[in-house]
Amino acid sequence: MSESFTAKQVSEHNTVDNGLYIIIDSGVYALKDFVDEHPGGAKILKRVGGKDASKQFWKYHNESVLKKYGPKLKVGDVKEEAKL
Ligand code: HEM
Repeated sequence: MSESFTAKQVSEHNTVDNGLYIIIDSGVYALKDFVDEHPGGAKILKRVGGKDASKQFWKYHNESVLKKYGPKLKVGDVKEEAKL
């Protein structure tokens, strides 16, 4: 599934109840069902809900994490003109 989102639309999914979307690079990931299994903890993910977390993501993970979990968690991309 690949939908197009504006950054504003992503920002509206900022809690577990509404999907907990985060942006990594230009991809949009829905972490609602992943928060409780995140090895780095749920709290840190909830803190970046609705936001661009690329900087934080690349600080703690490498490409292999995105390769493994991306297909399961990715729901779309941020529209070009909406990039922050
Ligand atoms: C698609 C989103 C994410 C996925 C699939 C994911 C997955 C993982 C995985 C598999 C690990 C275990 C360590 C490893 O295998 O490298 C981990 C650890 C961690 N993650 Fe994430 N993560 C995501 C987003 C984030 C974000 C946005 C943050 C910060 C805001 C974060 C912070 C951390 C931290 C602090 C650790 C622990 C690192 C350590 O113990 O050295 N993660 N994550």
